[in-house]
Amino acid sequence: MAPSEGKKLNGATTTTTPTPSPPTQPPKKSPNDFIFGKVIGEGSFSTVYLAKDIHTGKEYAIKVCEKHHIIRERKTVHVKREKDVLNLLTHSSFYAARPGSNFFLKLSSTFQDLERLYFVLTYAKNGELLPYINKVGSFDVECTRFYSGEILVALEHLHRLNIIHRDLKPENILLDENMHILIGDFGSSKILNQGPPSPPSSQTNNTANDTDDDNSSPPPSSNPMQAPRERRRNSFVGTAQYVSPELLSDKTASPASDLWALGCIVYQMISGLPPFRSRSEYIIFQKILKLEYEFPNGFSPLARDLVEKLLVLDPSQRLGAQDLAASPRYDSIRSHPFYKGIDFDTLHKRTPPTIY
Ligand SMILES: O=C(O)C[C@H](Cc1nc2cc(Cl)cc(Cl)c2[nH]1)c1ccc(Cl)cc1
Repeated sequence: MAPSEGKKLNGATTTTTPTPSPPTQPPKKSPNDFIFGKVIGEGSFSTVYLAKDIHTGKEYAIKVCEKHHIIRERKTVHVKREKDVLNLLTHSSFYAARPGSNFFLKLSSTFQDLERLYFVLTYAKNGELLPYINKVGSFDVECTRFYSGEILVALEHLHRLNIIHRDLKPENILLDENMHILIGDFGSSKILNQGPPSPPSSQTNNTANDTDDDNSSPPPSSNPMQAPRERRRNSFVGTAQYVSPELLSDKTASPASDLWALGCIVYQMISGLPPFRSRSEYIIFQKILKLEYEFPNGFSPLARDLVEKLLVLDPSQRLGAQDLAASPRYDSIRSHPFYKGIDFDTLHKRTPPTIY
């Protein structure tokens, strides 16, 4: 900064170099900095709008939470957790260059007004993965290998930062303008042993151990087909199909809980439906706890073998559960025959296969 000319009382001039101010945060934004457009998503206690920054013209997805609703539903812990996780994923220099860091929504800013909190997030132009799986009824094997491969690389990144998503499902896997994945909705996530690990070392197999979280009811769904607000408050609020058995039996969750969800998602990509289904959520829980599911005829045998090795009741016995203690990658999943020929570390640079 140029030294400033100062004027002494006696008329002599002096030059002083102002002490550099500490690095400051950019000024807090406000709703007036944006033009709010259409609603692009609704969660249990948030509404997501497409918005345009009036200064830059850039488009964002702004997640708006009503403060009184957060307080009444006792969700302040979840909201604070979501902000902390999004900040970790957006700013963490830890492994910033790693391929997996591309596969997450980024947090541009947060601000609040009298009634609401605002998360200014990446706008995922191609929406949720779910309609693509439903629309085609089932991905072909090539699409399943590509997209479940991107999810695996994303989970390697997330778990290396000691974060568990805990609500991974096709609704929370979004797609950017180039059809690469952007994982969002960290309101149900858990930061293990406080934040990203120190530089690479042999990591113990983390499990969530803080007690400030209510694990008993599975996480809120971001499913816009959700029941109207008044019923939401009383009924079970999560989408049950992807919840791991350990989360249901109220034991501690671990990164392997996200591997269970990956198994459910691979099954759904191939067959068009999740493995544990029922009109009743209670029945879904029973089926999960009893591992009661089956494969439709014609299910790819290699995909079946992978799913059978992920949908294991004991989290520690799931394929990959032991990998991150000794490696930054889920090597035993990467080396499964289903992924033969996939180069996981360049997926984010590849043109995704066309979903027909
Ligand atoms: O400006 C910041 O970053 C800090 C605030 C802190 C904060 N204010 C809150 C008010 C309520 Cl009612 C609930 C939560 Cl969790 C609250 N968290 C804040 C604002 C917006 C968002 Cl999205 C998150 C946190």
